[in-house]
Amino acid sequence: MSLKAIKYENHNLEILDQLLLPAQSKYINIKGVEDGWKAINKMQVRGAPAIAIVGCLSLAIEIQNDKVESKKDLRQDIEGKLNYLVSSRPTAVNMKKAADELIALANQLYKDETVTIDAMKAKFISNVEAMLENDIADNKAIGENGAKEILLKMPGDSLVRILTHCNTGSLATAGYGTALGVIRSLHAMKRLEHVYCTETRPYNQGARLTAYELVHDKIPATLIVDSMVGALMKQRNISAVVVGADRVATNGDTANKIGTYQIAVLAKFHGVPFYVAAPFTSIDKKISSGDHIVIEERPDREVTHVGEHRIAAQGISCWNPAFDITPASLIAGIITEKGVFLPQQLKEQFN
Ligand SMILES: CSC[C@@H](O)[C@@H](O)C(=O)COP(=O)(O)O
Repeated sequence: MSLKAIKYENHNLEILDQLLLPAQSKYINIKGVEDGWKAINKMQVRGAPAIAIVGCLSLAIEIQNDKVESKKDLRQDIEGKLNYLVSSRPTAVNMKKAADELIALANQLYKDETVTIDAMKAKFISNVEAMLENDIADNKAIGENGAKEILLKMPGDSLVRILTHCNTGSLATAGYGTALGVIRSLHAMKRLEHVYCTETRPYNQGARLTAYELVHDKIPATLIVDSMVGALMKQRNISAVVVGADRVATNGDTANKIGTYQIAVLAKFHGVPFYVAAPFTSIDKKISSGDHIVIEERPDREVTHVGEHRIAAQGISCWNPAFDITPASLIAGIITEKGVFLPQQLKEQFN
């Protein structure tokens, strides 16, 4: 059985609290936008697609129970709350894109006089609910496209060794995952020899979440700390690196978990192809390069502590950017649900 980070049934939303994993599997109930905002901001749910889905579902729940009496108030409510949800974490584009699309939908339903307030609510909610299924379908296509691309470059039936960073699996999406989806597909095709996952300091998404998913799915895997990537590439003949994305600019520059950039530099040095796996919902067609991406900075405590345990000397100051930008020139391909693109081919997808 695959892991489910988001459970949504009969207008009831529960998320697996990722702050407690892997020690505890506990679901928490999200009753509305305020709960959604807090869960995203505290990183009880994280990963670009999952952030958008949980944010939008938290609003769908609120609208289901909302007593607003006019379409005008409903439209205003939707816009205000979506913009509030976007402010929960700034780097991943998925929530912002979903908000823009849903605001446009609300405007259109508001203007259409044949649509009643109940029909407006129902249409809005069903659009949000579709995000869950669409995301899983997209991830499966990404998995297949990515596996084929990587295998194209391998001789005969040889097996591959993949390195990944952060968590891009079922816990970061509606299910299956993006970069971890590619790994799942390679494993299903019996072409994966081994996967290496980084610990992903400071929040340890790799050690806590990716390792948990890999063990759960019985995929052959080894955990390394972030500073071992150079040694790994030198000694263990890595076939490809596959990571996810929080925002991809139209020139292919990619924001992803802090540490991604240094892995891409090392991959270039060692001649290992470096891939970004991401759905089109993670591509920001409004920005031409990574220079326009806002990088979230998180509290010092994530650096000074592991869980409740302080590891850093008292009094030291910290810098804790949650993401970095990998320049397009270091990326061999962007694996999407629509195919694999060279970074320079992305722009034409939006013409
Ligand atoms: C499919 S998840 C893609 C990205 O969101 C992922 O690689 C990542 O960087 C997650 O960062 P996080 O800070 O855990 O939300």
